Amino acid sequence: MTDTVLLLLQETIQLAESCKDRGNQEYSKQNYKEAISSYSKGVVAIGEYLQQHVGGGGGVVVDGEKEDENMTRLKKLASQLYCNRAVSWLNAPAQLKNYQEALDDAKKSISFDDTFAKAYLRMAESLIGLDCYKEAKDAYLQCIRRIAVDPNDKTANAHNTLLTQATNGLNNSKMKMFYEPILTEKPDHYGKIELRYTDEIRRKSLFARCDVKKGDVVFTDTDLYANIKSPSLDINTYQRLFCDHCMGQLPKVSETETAEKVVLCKYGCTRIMIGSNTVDTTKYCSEKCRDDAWDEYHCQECGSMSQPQAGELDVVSRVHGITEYRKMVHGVPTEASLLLAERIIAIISTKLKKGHVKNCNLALGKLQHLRRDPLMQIQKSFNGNNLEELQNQYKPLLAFLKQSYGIKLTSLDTIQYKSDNKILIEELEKLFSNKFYDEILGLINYNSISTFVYGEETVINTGAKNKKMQPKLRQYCLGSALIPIFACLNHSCAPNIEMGREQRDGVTKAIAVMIAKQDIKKGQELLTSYIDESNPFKDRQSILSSQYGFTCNCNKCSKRR
Ligand SMILES: C[S@@+](CC[C@H](N)C(=O)[O-])C[C@H]1O[C@@H](n2cnc3c(N)ncnc32)[C@H](O)[C@@H]1O
Repeated sequence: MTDTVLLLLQETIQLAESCKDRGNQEYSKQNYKEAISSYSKGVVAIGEYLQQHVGGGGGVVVDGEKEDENMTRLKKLASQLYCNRAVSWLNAPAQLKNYQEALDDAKKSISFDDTFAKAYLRMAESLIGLDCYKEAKDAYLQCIRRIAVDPNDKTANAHNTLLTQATNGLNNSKMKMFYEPILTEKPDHYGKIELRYTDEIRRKSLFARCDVKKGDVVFTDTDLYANIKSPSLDINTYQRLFCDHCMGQLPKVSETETAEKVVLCKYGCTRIMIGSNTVDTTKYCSEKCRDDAWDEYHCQECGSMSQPQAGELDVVSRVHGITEYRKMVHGVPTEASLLLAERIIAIISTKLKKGHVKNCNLALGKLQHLRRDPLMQIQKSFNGNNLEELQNQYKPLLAFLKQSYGIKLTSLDTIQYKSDNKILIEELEKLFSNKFYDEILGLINYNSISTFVYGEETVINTGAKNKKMQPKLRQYCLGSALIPIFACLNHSCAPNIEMGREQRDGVTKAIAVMIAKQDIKKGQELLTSYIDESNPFKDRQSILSSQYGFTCNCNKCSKRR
């Protein structure tokens, strides 16, 4: 390299440095257009130098060491300039934002320095913007790998910030890979919402994809994993029957055509609720509900003693773990969330048995990504049962379920498997473990909704001697349900969306219709209230922390109102 070329190289470095500094200043003032223009000047200067003296084969080496040092600096600078321009495209306001330009810049940045972790972060963020979630996931992973092996000269703080951003981004891309197909499949239901992973405390949350006016429907969620306490529990009070599958209302008991409108289990089974002494026929609102229920879980729950028919699932048919358990074990749970846990176990075991899925996790379907932290480990009491009691209740259920899979049982603790399918055995082991059950309880605790109906209750007013019995409206818990997208909503004590009243005050069909309580801007987080938000600050904090495991920092709570 001649002295002139070396001088030119050093001048180029100086120019590029000053373009970078100026760009950074403009960027920090959110003047993205100016920042982009400044970074562009820098990359143009470097490009021209390389074109003339390296790409064109120009330089003659006079001082190898100096050239290496300067060239390394030049390449690093080029990488930083492209990376900074990428983040400017990403953060610019809508009219300037350009994910494709950002992606191209991030790739160029990497081509100059493939150890630069931040460039992979920008590449991943651009890919998220372009809806390429799988590619984004790979880029986040590359970024994390680079942070780990090559922390460069970053301060511990900068290093940690980058790691947090990349980890959150990785979770975001994984989550989007799962949820985006669900949301885009039903634009009439979910067209106004998007899901994003925020941070490790709030995790995922729903956001508005467009402006929404007060009173408008924000989204509708129809999928349901539910179990009702008993189809006709307290029938005299409700004057209603409910479909055992979709929780929809069946005709009033007094209506003459009731019998024709109610579809019974094909095998005429009964649901046994030992706790409340109820023995009741399983009822559905339609043949579709009956058949769907059978395919998904009822083949495992059905208590009918009739002979199996052609085409029925082998083994599972007529050895109904849950029913056997209900009949034989004293003190089975009747609490709504434990019944829902039973149903989910039945759904998973049916899918595994039929070979529809490879493992328990996949069998959870749309519930897979919901918060599933173990419950018994962190909460000493769960709905009035202590941990030991609950585990003792679960043990026999597992034993009966194992039996229904042809797993030979010598005692409650010693088991022998008959099946040759190793993977199935492993998954059944997992499914029938206390740990998995605990996670299902967590899933229900953190994400389910109780469905209520109003019914008349006769109460005696003891206040005055001559007062007679007076009927009073009371709210009854019909059962528990998991509604997958609805369960992604985070809480605020000053919520901006709420469930449509017709679903809350009387179940017509188990479907969540979420309505805007106020005008909502595109990009705003959608928040509902998990509790009665009119409660005093301290009571709200206490319920949220003991039941949902978080401290609310919403606007209302931060003012301790
Ligand atoms: C129904 S889930 C909501 C979706 C949840 N963010 C997720 O990623 O699965 C309820 C859980 O979300 C979290 N959460 C909801 N609202 C929150 C808030 N305002 N602050 C912190 N965490 C919250 C808590 O962990 C809570 O148990």
